[in-house]
Amino acid sequence: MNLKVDGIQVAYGRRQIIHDLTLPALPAGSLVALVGPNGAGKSTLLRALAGLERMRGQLSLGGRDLLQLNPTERARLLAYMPQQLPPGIALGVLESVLAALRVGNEPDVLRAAFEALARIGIESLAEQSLDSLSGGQRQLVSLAQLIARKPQVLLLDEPTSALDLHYQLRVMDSVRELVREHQLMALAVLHDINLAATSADFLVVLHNGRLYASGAPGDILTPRLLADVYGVEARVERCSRGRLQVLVDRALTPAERA
Ligand SMILES: Nc1ncnc2c1ncn2[C@@H]1O[C@H](COP(=O)(O)OP(=O)(O)OP(=O)(O)O)[C@@H](O)[C@H]1O
Repeated sequence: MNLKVDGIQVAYGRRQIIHDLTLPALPAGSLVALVGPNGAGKSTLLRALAGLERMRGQLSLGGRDLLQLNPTERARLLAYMPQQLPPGIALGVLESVLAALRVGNEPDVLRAAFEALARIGIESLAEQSLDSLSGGQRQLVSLAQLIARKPQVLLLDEPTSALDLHYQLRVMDSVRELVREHQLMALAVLHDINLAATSADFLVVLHNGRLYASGAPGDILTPRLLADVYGVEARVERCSRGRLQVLVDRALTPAERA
């Protein structure tokens, strides 16, 4: 089931943020990293796809026009994880994942909630209260809530921003496994270009609200792209295990960027 994003435009008032954006069809079973500098429009795009910002253009999943669906139907197919969990929720971790499944305590629902916690390695937190968790732990719970629902498309806004090195990799591995196993799709905003390069099947690079490049990380990541998009002098190399590695040497001066 391909996700098609065609001619998308999003504006805040009169200010156009996403300019006529068309992406190549994003296939089921893939993890796509949405990358680009601050202010490029990544969160705006994700929120628009989730139905949280008004947009123009076409959006379809497996040939089904998503813009014709009501918000509940759309949210069942496309689930969105914001950058931060709303603060101060006095709910247990397992309860919160169950609540995300929007049903009671039946055994299979309980199993789905536990499986989601176990998939990202936080089943030991199940009995804790959400408001007793650290920022990173709350981010993990937020992801477990989404994983438990197994929507066709997971829209993840910086899902690893509060995580330590172990969980950054674990989360991205878990999401990749999940989308492959169930033929779902994940579109994740990531700032860490190395994490994006090693974990994603495809990169979508946004710059000034426009598509700069898209494709497999090994095909599109070049020093030229990193200079143009991020304003850094960098090398793209492969480590001894064959993994792509971006090595940033320095920030370009304003004159060099002009
Ligand atoms: N609610 C809003 N109202 C008006 N302008 C907004 C709003 N949200 C974002 N913007 C503007 O839209 C542009 C794109 O912001 P967005 O948050 O989508 O970028 P981003 O690529 O996700 O950036 P970052 O990496 O810094 O999170 C920015 O110039 C921002 O100021």
